[in-house]
Amino acid sequence: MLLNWNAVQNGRVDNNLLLDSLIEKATQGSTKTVAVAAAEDSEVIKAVIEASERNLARFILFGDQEKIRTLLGSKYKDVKIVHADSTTASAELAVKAVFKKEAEVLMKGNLPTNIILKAVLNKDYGLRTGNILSHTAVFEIPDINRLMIVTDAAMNMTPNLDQKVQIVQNAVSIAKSIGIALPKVAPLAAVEVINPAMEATIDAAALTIMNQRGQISGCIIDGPLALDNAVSVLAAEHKGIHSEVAGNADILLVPTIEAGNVLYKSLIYFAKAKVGAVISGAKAPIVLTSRADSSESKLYSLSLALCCAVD
Ligand SMILES: CCCC(=O)SCCNC(=O)CCNC(=O)[C@H](O)C(C)(C)COP(=O)(O)OP(=O)(O)OC[C@H]1O[C@@H](n2cnc3c(N)ncnc32)[C@H](O)[C@@H]1OP(=O)(O)O
Repeated sequence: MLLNWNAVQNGRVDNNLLLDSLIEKATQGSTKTVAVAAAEDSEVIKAVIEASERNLARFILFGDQEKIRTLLGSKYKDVKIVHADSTTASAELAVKAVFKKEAEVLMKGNLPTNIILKAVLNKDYGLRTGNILSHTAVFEIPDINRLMIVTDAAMNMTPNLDQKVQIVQNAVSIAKSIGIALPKVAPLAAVEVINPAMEATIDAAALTIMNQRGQISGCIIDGPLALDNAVSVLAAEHKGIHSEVAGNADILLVPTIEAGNVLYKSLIYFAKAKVGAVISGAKAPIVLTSRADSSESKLYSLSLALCCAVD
């Protein structure tokens, strides 16, 4: 069952089908082409087939032609495949296809994240814009009545304050594109008070003031917050923290890639969350999930990227 997109008000619906609404929204724009790097993977091909059957997008699949053909089966012999001898070559070719505007979305298949990102950052044919590129993951978590966004779990390793500002701005645009009009942002740390020995707390406080003084707009930021008081009103009240964000955060800004990656995978493996994730800030959205993520997550990520791609 698909949720009516118009029923998603401010991203706060008590419904476990929220990521499904992204699929519906993605079908509403013009049909776009997706370049998939290293498509030779069963979960990637399942997502491609599901997306094709729902008329979500067209695909150009880069990688090992024989393996891709076998995974696709005879029913999908019209899908365009471009052979590449290695994962690095398939990343380069897929990025070049987006650079040349033969595709509007890039998708990571069965290859390490750093290989595709290095091609994306290539000075000659890459997809740089001059802004920071960052990873934004949208989670549907059982028993949580809203979508939760985590950034950056996959690209920026130890972002400085300036980079965190752009990571927040990228996540805020994604939040808006999925219907969260004024996202609440919690810069996470291990504590809720400023400790000069913990850089995450200083950056969080700076981001909060920058937001209050209009240097970062389109969202409400309050931090530092620890994870419990960012997402639980009870935990926030227990510690005497009162703010619009405490307990109600939509966007969790993590201090490092390790914190983000562990949170991302904990939500999936321990909390049985569903995820859709993209890299934004580039010339085109990039579908970027873990290679071990399910075809369902890849389909949600694809839908999220299609929602963000320019018509
Ligand atoms: C969550 C599910 C999926 C996963 O589990 S993913 C697994 C974890 N992720 C990863 O392993 C990837 C982590 N990141 C990286 O490996 C690297 O940062 C990355 C993205 C490959 C870049 O590496 P390098 O090419 O060595 O980077 P570098 O620092 O030497 O910079 C080269 C040029 O690129 C630029 N750059 C790097 N990161 C950027 C960014 N985020 N946005 C915009 N520009 C960026 C950098 O400024 C530099 O530019 P220039 O050449 O000086 O003009």
